[in-house]
Amino acid sequence: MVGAMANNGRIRSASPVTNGSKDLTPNSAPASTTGSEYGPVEFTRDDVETLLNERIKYKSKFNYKERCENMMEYIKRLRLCIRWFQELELDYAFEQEKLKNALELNEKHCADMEVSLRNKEEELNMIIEELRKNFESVQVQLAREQTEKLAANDSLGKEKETRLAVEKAQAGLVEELGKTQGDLQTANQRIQSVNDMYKLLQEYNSSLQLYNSKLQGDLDEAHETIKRGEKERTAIVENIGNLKGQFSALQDQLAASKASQEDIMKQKGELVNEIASLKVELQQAKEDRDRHLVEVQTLQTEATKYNDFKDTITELETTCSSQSTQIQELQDRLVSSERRLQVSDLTTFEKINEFEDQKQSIIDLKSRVEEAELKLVEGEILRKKLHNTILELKGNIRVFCRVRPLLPGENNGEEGKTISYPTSLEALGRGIDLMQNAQKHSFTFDKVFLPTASQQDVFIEISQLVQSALDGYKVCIFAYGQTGSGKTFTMMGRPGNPEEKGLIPRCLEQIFETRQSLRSQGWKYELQVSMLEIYNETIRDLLSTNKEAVRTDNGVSPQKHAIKHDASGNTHVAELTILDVKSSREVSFLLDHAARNRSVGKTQMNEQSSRSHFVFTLRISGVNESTEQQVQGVLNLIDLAGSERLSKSGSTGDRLKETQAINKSLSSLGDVIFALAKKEDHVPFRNSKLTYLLQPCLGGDSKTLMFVNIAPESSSTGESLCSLRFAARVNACEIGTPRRQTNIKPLENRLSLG
Ligand SMILES: Nc1ncnc2c1ncn2[C@@H]1O[C@H](COP(=O)(O)OP(=O)(O)OP(=O)(O)O)[C@@H](O)[C@H]1O
Repeated sequence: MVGAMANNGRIRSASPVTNGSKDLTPNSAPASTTGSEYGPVEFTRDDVETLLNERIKYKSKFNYKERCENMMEYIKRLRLCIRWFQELELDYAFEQEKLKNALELNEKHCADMEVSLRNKEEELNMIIEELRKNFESVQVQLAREQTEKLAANDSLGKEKETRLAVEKAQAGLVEELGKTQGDLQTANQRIQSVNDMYKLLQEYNSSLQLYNSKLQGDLDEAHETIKRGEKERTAIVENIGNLKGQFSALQDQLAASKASQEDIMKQKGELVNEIASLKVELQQAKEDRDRHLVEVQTLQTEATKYNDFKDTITELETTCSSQSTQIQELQDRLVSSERRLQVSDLTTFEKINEFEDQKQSIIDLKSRVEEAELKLVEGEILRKKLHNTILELKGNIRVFCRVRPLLPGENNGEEGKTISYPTSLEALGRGIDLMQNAQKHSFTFDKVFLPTASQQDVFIEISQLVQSALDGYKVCIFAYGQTGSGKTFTMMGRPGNPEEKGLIPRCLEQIFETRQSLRSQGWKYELQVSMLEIYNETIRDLLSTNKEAVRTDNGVSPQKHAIKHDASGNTHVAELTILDVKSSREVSFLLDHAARNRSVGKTQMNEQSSRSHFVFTLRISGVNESTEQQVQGVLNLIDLAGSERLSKSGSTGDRLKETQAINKSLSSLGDVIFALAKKEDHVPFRNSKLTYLLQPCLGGDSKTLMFVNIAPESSSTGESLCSLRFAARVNACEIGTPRRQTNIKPLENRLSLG
């Protein structure tokens, strides 16, 4: 309200009446009057301010009546003002309502307007868009038309040039025509002159003819005269001569006339010819003229037409030029496409050729692979044959000697001459010389390994035998030698050092590798392992999980592992654990297990002396699915107990008993070998568990290799000599022909040593 007042300066009632603020002062207004009595009043801001700030002054402070009246008057005025305010407020509310309605209406109108404006805007936008598009298309068209115009201008220019050229040509033709017309006139003149000449000649000819006819007449007259003269001759003898002279003169004159007539005739012929040729020329010139005239007319007609159809021609030329451009482009594209096609044809052709070549080479390669496979199979068969022949030629029992290096604290005698190796050609790598009491003992074996030989060097030499086991042979490799000479090192190696792996782990690695590689040739192998020891003439199962069964207090297994040989030469050991193996790692694990179960003891010669014969047996059963071949091989790897003499071993008690048992079985081994070599009727296989167990291997059915291990120190010379002598006797033996076992038998029935 105050804002409204402030804005308006004055506050108005709905129906303004008189007055000013002065009328409303308490003094000017009657005491009993009310607002309604005063009628509608109008207040200004100042009035209201004055009314509100009014301080009533009293004559007497205690004239309450007066005070009361004044107060009443003041209150009345205040009421009046308040009512006015209320009315004004009502007015304002009404006005406000009206304004609100108007505002709403306006807002609605505005919203409608806004909507319609938006619609209009959209429409306009669309129109603008369309116009833009139109503008763009017009621009494009304009550009196109400008291009066309340019092209038309170009073509017009060209046309002008052409026209100029044509006009030039026309001018040239007109000139030529003028020339021709000049020529024609000249020709006409010449014709005229020739005609005149011809007339003259004709006249001359006619005159000549006249003259000739006259001469003829003269001649006739002369003849008549002659006749008359002859008639008169007789009469006129004296005039005859004259007449004869006259006659001859007349004759000469006639001849000359005739000659001139001929010349004239000749000239006439020439002239006739010339006239004829001139006529032809004239005709030609006429024809040329006519032709040129026709050409000129045609050109003039064409020029007229050309002018008439210039626009059409322009258009047509434009189209034509664009089409020719398109044609040119198309031709270019066609040419390039053709080129590409040619290139691709060439490439395709080359590729086809290449493909054919490759196909052919694949076929060739396939046939070569097939041939190679066939050759491989044949080669494999041949290899086996040759290998076995070689082994047979070498003898069934072969002996390798291995001298171990000196161990710390050992010596090789004075000047190191206890053991030496001959360097002669025939003994190189095969001979060994042992000095004892200044006496040299020389031995030759299939191979002598020097102390420097590594485990791998040794294994390479026996790997062929391992292959034989896979080929279905019984193979037996054993290490013989005194205690501490390196038998266990050779067979088992030193644990924890891969470089020093012994023959047994290396053999197994080779077998597993070969098994894998032979798969491609259709071979499938099953492998079974057993490990036992012969301790004090008792067989002990080293793979048994029952510890009690392996080791008892007195070292004797409670189980009786009875040995049996069947008719096929297979050995069965009762109650022996035989395990299927799939990898060399599995076998290593089993070897460790067996090594822990072995009977070892301390001797004077070895801290960890093997007090038993260790027999590792691998049964190999192979089937070839493609050739349906079946093989059963056996690989026996034996670490014999030390062969030292009792005195040397320093054994007493149990050790003595062990040594005695060892020696007994080893001497039995010797006995068997020598009996076989001598082909004795009785071979004492049963004299020891070892020989009885190895009977099929020693009995000529298998391939046997003996390692004789030698300790190099001088103190072992005696033992070494014994070992070498034993080995030399074995090496001299021939104990039969190895036989390959290829018959098919179920694997579970072959739980034996071979
Ligand atoms: N070629 C060699 N190279 C290095 N050390 C060897 C070699 N041969 C044997 N030895 C070592 O000589 C020692 C005796 O070897 P090993 O135990 O193999 O003899 P052994 O013939 O098996 O004896 P025993 O019959 O008493 O069991 C071992 O310490 C072994 O490591």
